[in-house]
Amino acid sequence: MKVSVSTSKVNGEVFAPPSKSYTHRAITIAALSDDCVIHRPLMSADTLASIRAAEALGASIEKYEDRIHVKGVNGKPHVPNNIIDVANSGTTLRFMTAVSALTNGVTVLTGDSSIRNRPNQPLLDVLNKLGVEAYSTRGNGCAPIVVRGGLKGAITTIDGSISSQFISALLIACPLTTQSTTLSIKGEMKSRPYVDVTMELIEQAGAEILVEEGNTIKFIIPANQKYNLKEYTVPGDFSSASYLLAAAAITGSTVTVKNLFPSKQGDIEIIDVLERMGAKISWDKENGIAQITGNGLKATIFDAGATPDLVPTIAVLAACAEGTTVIENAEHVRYKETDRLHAMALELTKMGIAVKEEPDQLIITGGKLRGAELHGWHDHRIIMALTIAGMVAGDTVIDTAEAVDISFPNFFDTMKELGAEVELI
Ligand SMILES: O=C(O)C1=C[C@@H](OP(=O)(O)O)[C@@H](O)[C@H](O)C1
Ligand SMILES: C=C(OP(=O)(O)O)C(=O)O
Repeated sequence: MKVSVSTSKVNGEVFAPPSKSYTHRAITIAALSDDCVIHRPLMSADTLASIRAAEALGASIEKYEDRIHVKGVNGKPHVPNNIIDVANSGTTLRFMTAVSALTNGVTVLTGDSSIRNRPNQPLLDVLNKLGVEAYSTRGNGCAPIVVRGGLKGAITTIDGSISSQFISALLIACPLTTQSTTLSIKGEMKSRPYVDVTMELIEQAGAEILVEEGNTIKFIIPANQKYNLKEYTVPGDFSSASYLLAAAAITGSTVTVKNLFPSKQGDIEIIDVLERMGAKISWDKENGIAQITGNGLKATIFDAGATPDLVPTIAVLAACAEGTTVIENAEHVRYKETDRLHAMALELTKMGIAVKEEPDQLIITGGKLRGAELHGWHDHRIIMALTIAGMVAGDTVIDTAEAVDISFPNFFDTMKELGAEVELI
């Protein structure tokens, strides 16, 4: 499916969709608990992959309009009857690889062609040190992955520079083993806020993990714990909201986004970045309402270490800003659904913008965006970011537009509701 975008402005009030990251964690931890109701979960292609995987590992899940009811396995996941297909969801692959290490049999996990090219070796290496036999069938660290359960605790180390999801996955599984675990992080820990989100849900479910900060971050995970998540309400998603707010910022419009309460999501940083770049933005934290008016943007320096998912949004803001923006510390952004540094560099170049791609940076000089035929790379964040760029450029067509289902299924309807001229063709 393609989306055609014409020059347009946005105006009005919309709700941010529920958080994808919180929803994945709520599903996974509820599946390891006894009985839990999750209110306002995100129902998207990626979170449905987590629901299917949780069911394959023994949970039973009933879906209602605004909630799901999870009857979990009480710490003892079952050996699946079939392979687990995580489709496009990296979070599901990493989390369920660790959860399947708690079974007493063999699990095979795989997914679509993007998932089968994303790295997992650091997670597999640690699982092997924790008594599990875990390997990639092709020996390249990518799915298909085979896991023979038997997770035990130990003192071990993991590289933090590729994906925080390896760490989150281990933090979720290790409290349920019979020996304690100490996990030290080697190198810079990228995407740290996502680990804080994981810790928040683990604590809400009644388990305990101690963190030692310092030159080396250490997680100390006591053994023989239980999860008991009973009820959980998913907050709004700041990564998804970033496209709505940025659309107003680059088109000189005013938009109000509701359901944006404070939480541990790193992508809350979008509020500060927009302000720094010159947008007029206010955030009423108590009522969860952000309001923005676009006002001419200026370049900035953006460190993507903690917030990789904001990179496509910031790249478009940079393309519309006066001056040269540097997006730095962003190598891990190459290991997503697609290599997002390369994808954004190529597509913005097609729109007439000067972009320099470095191994861990994008250097973008703002200019006049022109309409073009763009590739969406089957990547929800690339498509949403290019859609808002198209609203400035006009005459823009983006392919693989159906991929917005991954995290924001009603993205185009929401944009239309705000007055954006977008048509699916
Ligand atoms: O744990 C999570 O929910 C996520 C962690 C981040 O990935 P990395 O830790 O691989 O950077 C982020 O990019 C992804 O969209 C969601
Ligand atoms: C990278 C993402 O998700 P995942 O790693 O779960 O595929 C994302 O949503 O941008």
